[in-house]
Amino acid sequence: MPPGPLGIPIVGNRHQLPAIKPWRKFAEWNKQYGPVVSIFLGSTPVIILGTARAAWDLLEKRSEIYSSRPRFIVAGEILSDNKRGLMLPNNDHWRKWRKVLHSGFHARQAETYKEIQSLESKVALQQILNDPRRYEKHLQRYAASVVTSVTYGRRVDSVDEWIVKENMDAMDYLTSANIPGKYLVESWPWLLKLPRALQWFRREPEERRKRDINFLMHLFNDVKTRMQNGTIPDCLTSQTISNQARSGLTDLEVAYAVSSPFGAGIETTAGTLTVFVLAMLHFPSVMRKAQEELDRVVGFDRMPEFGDQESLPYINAVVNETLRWRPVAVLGGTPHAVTADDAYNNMYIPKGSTIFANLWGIMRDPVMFPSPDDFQPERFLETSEPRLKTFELPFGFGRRICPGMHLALNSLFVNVSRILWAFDILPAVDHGGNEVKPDPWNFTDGFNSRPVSFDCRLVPRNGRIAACIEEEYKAAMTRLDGWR
Ligand code: HEM
Repeated sequence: MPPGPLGIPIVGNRHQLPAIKPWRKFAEWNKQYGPVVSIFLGSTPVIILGTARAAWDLLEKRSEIYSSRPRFIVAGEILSDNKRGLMLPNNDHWRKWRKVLHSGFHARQAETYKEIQSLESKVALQQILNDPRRYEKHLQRYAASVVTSVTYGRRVDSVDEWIVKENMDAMDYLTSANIPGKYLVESWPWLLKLPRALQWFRREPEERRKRDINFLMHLFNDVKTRMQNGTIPDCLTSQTISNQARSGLTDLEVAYAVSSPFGAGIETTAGTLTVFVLAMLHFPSVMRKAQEELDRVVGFDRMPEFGDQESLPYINAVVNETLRWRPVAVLGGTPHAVTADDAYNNMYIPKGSTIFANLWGIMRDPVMFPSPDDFQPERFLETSEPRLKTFELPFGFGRRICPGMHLALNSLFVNVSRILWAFDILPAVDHGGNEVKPDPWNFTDGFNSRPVSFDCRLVPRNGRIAACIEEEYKAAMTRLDGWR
C-alpha cells in the first residue's frame, strides 16, 4: 500500500486526523510521505492524492474504476433514499441522474444561461454600489438567483426568500448527517439488519426526508403548472420534464436530480467570488493590472460583456488564480471510491478504498505552482502546460467532474470583470484611520471552505461608471420580469 502514518488497531488513523480542516493534515502527510498516501479510517483504507499528476493518472485515466463513491448510509441511503446522485455509487441510477445534469449544463447549453447571468450580475453591481458593506450577501444572492432561475425559471430578490432558506436548511441537515463518526451504523452496517423498529438512527433522517420531499415536489409541481400555463422560461426542470418519457425517471427522481445545483452551485460560486475580493485586498498590484486591461479594452462608457472575454486574458487568469489560491472545494468535493484492486507506481490500492484528491494541497504543490502563497495570475499566461491553459483542476476529475463547471466559470468571469471595472477594492479603515486587512487564512471549516466574513470598502472608480451601473440596472430589472 502507499506509505503513510502508522495507525492503531480498530480506529486506524482516525485519532490523528483533526476534526477541523483535515485538508491541512492531508497536505502535511503528502509532503512527508509523497504524492500518494494511505491511512485507515476504522477498517476503510483511505488514499490521499497530493498532486494533480497522481489525481489525473488515477481519477481520470482510470476513471472506469475510480468514479464511484464511498457508502453514505445515513445521508445518502436513509435521508436521500438513494436519489441524491452526488452520493450514489457509479451505477445506473447515478448515470441517469448525471445525464440530467449533463444535458442541463454542458458547455453549449451553458451559453444559453449567459443572459440571466449577465442581468443578475448587473443587479449585484447596483446593490454593491448602494450598499457596499453587504457585498457578500449581494454575491450570495447573485449565486442563489442564478441557480433558481436556471433550475426552476424563478429568480430571487433576496437570500431571505423562502426557497433559499428552505434549501439551506435541507443542506445544513444533509451536511450534519454526514459527519464521520456521528452514526454507529456507518461503521457497523449490519445494524441495518435489525428489525426496522429497532433502527433508532432512522427516525430523525426519515422525518427530515418527508420535509425534503414536500419541498422538492412543491418546486417540481410549480414548474409543471407554469409549463401548462405557458408562463415559464426554459429551464433545467422544464427540459427534464419534457424529456421524462424518454428518460424513464419518476417525478420524484426528477425533483431530486434538478435540485442538485442548489447544494452544489450556490456556496461554491459565492464563496469563490468572496475569495476574489480577499485576494484583491492582499494583492493590489494585481487589481491595478486587471483594471488597466479593462480600461484599455472596455473603457468607462459601458460595462464588460461576455463578448469581451477573449480580449481579456488577464481577467481570465485572475479567475483561474482565484480558484487555485484558495479552492473552495478544499477536499475535491465528495470523495471518490475505487471499485477494483489496482496498482500505481508499485503501490497496491485495494478495492473499496476511499480516495481524496486534496485540492487544498494539490493547488499548493510548489512544483506545479511555484510560490503558491502568492496570487500570481501570470502563472496561467506564461505556462506551456495545456492543463493550466484550460484550468479544469478546481472542478474535480474524470466521470465525476463538476457538471456545473461552465455555468460557474461564466459566473466568475462576468462578476470578476465587472467588479474590477466598477470598484476599487480597498481595506476597511478603523476608528484611528488605519487600514485593516482581513486575515488571508481565516476560512470556514466544513465541506466547502470560504473566507470568514470580513469588512472592506468597494469604492466606485468614477462617476461615469456609477451612472452606467444605475442605467444598466433599470434595464435589467425590466428584462428580469419574465423570471418571477
Ligand atoms: C466555483 C464554483 C464551483 C466549484 C469550484 C465546483 C467544484 C466541484 C468539485 C471539485 C466537484 C467534485 C468533482 C469530483 O468528484 O471529482 C463538484 C461536483 C459537482 N458539482 Fe460543482 N463546483 C462549482 C459550481 C457548481 C455549479 C454552479 C453546479 C450546478 C449547476 C455544480 C454542480 C455539481 C454537481 C451536481 C456535482 C456532483 C457530480 C457527481 O457526483 O457526479 N457545481 N463540483
